[in-house]
Amino acid sequence: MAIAALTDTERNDALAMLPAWTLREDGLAIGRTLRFADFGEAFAFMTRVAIEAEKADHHPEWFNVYNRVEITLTTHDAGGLSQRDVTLARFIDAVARGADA
Ligand SMILES: C[C@H](O)[C@H](O)[C@H]1CNC2=NC(N)=NC(=O)C2=N1
Repeated sequence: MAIAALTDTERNDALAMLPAWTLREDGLAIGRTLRFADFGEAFAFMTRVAIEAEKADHHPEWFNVYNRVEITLTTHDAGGLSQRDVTLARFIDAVARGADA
């Protein structure tokens, strides 16, 4: 399904609302690393995000080791960042609440 990539202005405005996220050097993805109390907390978080990702048909790239979850958001169908990444990032921020690594 085709979806438009954000313009530079849209991307910068979105990032201003997502201070926990880092723009990847190529500008095509954003990332955030989270650290939880233990694996159970990390996996509970991942489960909540997975359910939301399925609902939205928009899925994170992520890597988990024990209590750490590294997340990359990009839209393959847009070849870069789209509004779907911004929406998922905001959901993740709400679920993660201060679990920054
Ligand atoms: C067929 C299916 O709708 C697409 O492949 C969806 C699934 N999840 C997706 N997730 C992400 N991150 N980017 C996409 O472009 C994407 N496309």
